[in-house]
Amino acid sequence: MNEESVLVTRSLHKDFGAAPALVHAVNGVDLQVRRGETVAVMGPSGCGKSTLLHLLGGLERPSAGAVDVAGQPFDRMSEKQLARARRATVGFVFQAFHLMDELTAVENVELPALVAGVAPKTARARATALLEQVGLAGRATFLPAALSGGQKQRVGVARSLVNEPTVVLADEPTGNLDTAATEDVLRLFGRLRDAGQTLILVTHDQRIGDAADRLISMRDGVFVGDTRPPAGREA
Ligand SMILES: Nc1ncnc2c1ncn2[C@@H]1O[C@H](COP(=O)(O)OP(=O)(O)OP(=O)(O)O)[C@@H](O)[C@H]1O
Repeated sequence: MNEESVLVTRSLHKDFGAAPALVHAVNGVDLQVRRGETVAVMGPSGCGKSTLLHLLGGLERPSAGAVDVAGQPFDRMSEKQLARARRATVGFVFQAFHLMDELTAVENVELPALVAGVAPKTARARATALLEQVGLAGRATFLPAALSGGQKQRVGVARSLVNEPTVVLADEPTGNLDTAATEDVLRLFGRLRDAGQTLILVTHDQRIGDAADRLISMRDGVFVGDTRPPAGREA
């Protein structure tokens, strides 16, 4: 593994189904992501973006090939080891937020820390600080139903950070948001990037692609482009 790389895949494959309906959703992906890089992954519907993200985050197992995150071999771990490694190294942001409806904003943010065994007081302090960072200090005790879409996503981003992950993986993070809320969330990702957070963003939003350090284009399960846009920060 390259010393600077915090995420590496080798010849990664994921198949679904069986012949004659076999789908090669991810069909041989070699990727190295450096610490602090913001990577956007774009491509047409069904090209394998979400599947790739799930493989990178250990939510799905590859059919073949390797995934290393922070030096941890996700593809070779037991379920128990993988769950622990995932909690410690990866934060997820979802298009549909995936917040727990019956928990307040701060309870949603602290939950992954509690699951990871962090003491309740510490977890609450971290969650409170993160809500402040995403501009929602005044909404800590609100239930998701009382938050706007953009606010929900900012809670989702705060939650993704609570275990200080090596990498944040976001699947269409602005896909459910209106223009103003999209701007808010884009600004938030910009701040995370400036703070040195490694980010991988699957998106249809060209603005996210343009703002990334690196833009990967996917088609039919493979990378067909991997560029650093001129506007992107030099790594
Ligand atoms: N659980 C599954 N079972 C069977 N086929 C699947 C499964 N998940 C994904 N696929 C197939 O794998 C391919 C890639 O799907 P994936 O969701 O990764 O694409 P995507 O690029 O994220 O699409 P979109 O932009 O529409 O979200 C598609 O052909 C899809 O139908």
